[in-house]
Amino acid sequence: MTTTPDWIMIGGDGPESYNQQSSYQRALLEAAKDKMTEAISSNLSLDLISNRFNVADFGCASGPNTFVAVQNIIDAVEEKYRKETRQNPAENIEFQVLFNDFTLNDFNTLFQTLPPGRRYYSAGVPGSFFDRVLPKESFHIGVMSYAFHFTSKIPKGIMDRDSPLWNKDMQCTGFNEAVKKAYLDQYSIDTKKLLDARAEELVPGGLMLLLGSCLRDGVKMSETPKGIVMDFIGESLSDLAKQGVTEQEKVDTFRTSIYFAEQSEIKHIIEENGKFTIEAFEDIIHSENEFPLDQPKTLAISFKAFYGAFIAAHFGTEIMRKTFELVEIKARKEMSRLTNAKPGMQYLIVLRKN
Ligand SMILES: C[S@@+](CC[C@H](N)C(=O)[O-])C[C@H]1O[C@@H](n2cnc3c(N)ncnc32)[C@H](O)[C@@H]1O
Ligand SMILES: [Mg+2]
Repeated sequence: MTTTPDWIMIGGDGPESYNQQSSYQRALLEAAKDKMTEAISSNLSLDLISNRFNVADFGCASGPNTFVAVQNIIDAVEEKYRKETRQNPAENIEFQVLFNDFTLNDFNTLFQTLPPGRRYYSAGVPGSFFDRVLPKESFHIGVMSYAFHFTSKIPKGIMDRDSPLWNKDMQCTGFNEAVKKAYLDQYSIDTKKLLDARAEELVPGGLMLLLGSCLRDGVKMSETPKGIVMDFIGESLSDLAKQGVTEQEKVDTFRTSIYFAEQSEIKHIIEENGKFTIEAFEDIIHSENEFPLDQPKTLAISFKAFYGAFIAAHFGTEIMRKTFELVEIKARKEMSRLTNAKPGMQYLIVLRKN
C-alpha cells in the first residue's frame, strides 16, 4: 500500500526549495559526523562489509542533505574496512545507495544534483516508509534524517469539532493531555510499523541511524523555540483569515502530520517494538544550535523550507509566502520569547537489528 500525501517538500533548486533552504537540518548532519563514524566503527560487524554494501536513506527529500548523510556513512564504512583489513576499500567494495521518499518527491532534482566523483551507484525507492519499500535483507545501514517525526495521518478526533479531542491548533502544542495522547498513540502505531518494515529489509546485524529532533522529557512543544515558531505560523494564518485573505474555516481544518516526541517516548516505542537494540541515544549539541533564534529572516526561511510544503498544499503558494512574512515579523517582535524558550533536543539514535 502506497499512500501519497498532498504535501511534499518544495522541489527544484529555486530560492524557496528544500534543496536551497535546508541548511539547519544539514548542520546537524555535519555536527554528528564524528558520532556517526564512531557508531559505525563500534557497532557494525566487519563481516558485513564485503564486495557489495547497500546504504538506504528513508525520507531523503530532493537533496543535498541526503548526500551528506550517505557520504558520512560511506566514509565511516571505508575507514573501518581500511583500518581493520589494511586493504583498499575502493578496490574491494561497491556501494549502492537507495534513496527513498514519497513518489511525488522531486527525485529529478535529486538525481541531477548527485555529487560528482561519488563512489556509489544510486537508485530511487518510491513509497511510504511506514510500509515495506525494499526486499528482505537488502541493505546494511539505513539512515533517517529529520524524517522520524511523521505520522501517517492526523489522529482520529483531532479534526472533529464535536470530539473532546478537537484541537484548534495546527500542531500538538503539548498543553492538552488528551490531544497529546492522541498524537502519541498515532505516532507509536506508525513508528512501530516503520521499525517492523526496516527490520525485515535490513541484513542481520544491520544498523539504522536516526537523526532529528525531539523534546526533552517533560517539556511541552510550545515551550520550545520550534513549537513557538509553529504557533507563530498558526497565528499568522489566523491573521490572514481576519484580513479576509483566506477563510477561517480553512485555517481550522489545517493540521500537520508531525509529532515531536519526548526522548523517553521514543525509547519506549523502540523498546516495545523489540526489533532493535538502542546502541546509542546521543544529544548532539553544536555551535549552530538548532535554529538561529536571533535571525528572524533565516528562522522564517528555515521553517518555510519544511512547513511551507504543508501550508502550500492546503492554502496555495501565495498564502504560504504571506504566512512566512508574518512569521518573520512575529519572530522579530518576540525574539526574547524565543531566546528564553526551553531548549529542544537534536539526537543521533543508533539502532542495531536484533
Ligand atoms: C524534513 S524532510 C528531511 C529531508 C532530509 N532527510 C534532510 O535531512 O534534510 C522529511 C522528508 O521525509 C519525507 N517523508 C515523510 N513521510 C514519509 C513517508 N511516510 N514515506 C517516505 N518519505 C516520507 C518527506 O517527503 C520529506 O522529503
Ligand atoms: Mg524539523
